[in-house]
Amino acid sequence: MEQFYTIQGEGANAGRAAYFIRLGGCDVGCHWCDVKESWDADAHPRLTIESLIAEVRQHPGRNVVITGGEPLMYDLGPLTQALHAAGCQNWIETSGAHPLSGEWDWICVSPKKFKAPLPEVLLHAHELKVVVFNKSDFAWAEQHAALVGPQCRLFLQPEWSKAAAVTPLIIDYVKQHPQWQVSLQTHKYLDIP
Ligand SMILES: C[S@@+](CC[C@H](N)C(=O)[O-])C[C@H]1O[C@@H](n2cnc3c(N)ncnc32)[C@H](O)[C@@H]1O
Ligand SMILES: Nc1nc2[nH]cc(C(=O)O)c2c(=O)[nH]1
Ligand code: SF4
Ligand SMILES: [Mg+2]
Repeated sequence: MEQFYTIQGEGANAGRAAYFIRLGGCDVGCHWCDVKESWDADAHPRLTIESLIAEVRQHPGRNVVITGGEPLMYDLGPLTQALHAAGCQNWIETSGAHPLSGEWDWICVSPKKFKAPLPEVLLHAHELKVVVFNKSDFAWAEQHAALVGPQCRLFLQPEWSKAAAVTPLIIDYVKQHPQWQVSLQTHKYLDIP
């Protein structure tokens, strides 16, 4: 759908320069999704892997975030192999609702009630990032924290339109349950892509 060089705004790698590749197509259907224009894959141009790598090479950073849409709707083997061959670190943002494919250095799983993540993807997660839209999402977060590996880092991120109401709840929750961390969508506060 689009590609851009920016700062990773969220989660464990927030603040680090990264080249984002946003793949079109998603069948999860979160009503609060902040990139609904990504859902229809046919609405976006097709690019070759070679042209994407050439664009990555235009920038000094070698961290690449594959996001979407839901990137695991596709076999990400060929793209991630080519990125590794070009010296990149491959990071993914996924709901985990489709089988894992590709070679990854960092896997962020953000589980969704609208199409639950596969247990196999949760087991491979380096980071679990749960969007909090209302109070019931804390129980949903704990349910999935029980399904990740012991090294997986745990983040609670306010849903953007509800941030004023839910951020104080997240702060209280993290103070009481310090295995969790706060994740903010810092790129939105910085007004960058
Ligand atoms: C747009 S999604 C694309 C990747 C994948 N489909 C997923 O949901 O993980 C990228 C990240 O943004 C988060 N996100 C989407 N809409 C959001 C919103 N309104 N507020 C906060 N986070 C949001 C998702 O949970 C996910 O962690
Ligand atoms: N700067 C920035 N950081 C991000 N982290 C995850 C994003 C996403 O939409 O996947 C995102 C995004 O869209 N922009
Ligand atoms: S899974 Fe990700 S891209 Fe798909 S609707 Fe939900 S937040 Fe948006
Ligand atoms: Mg985003």
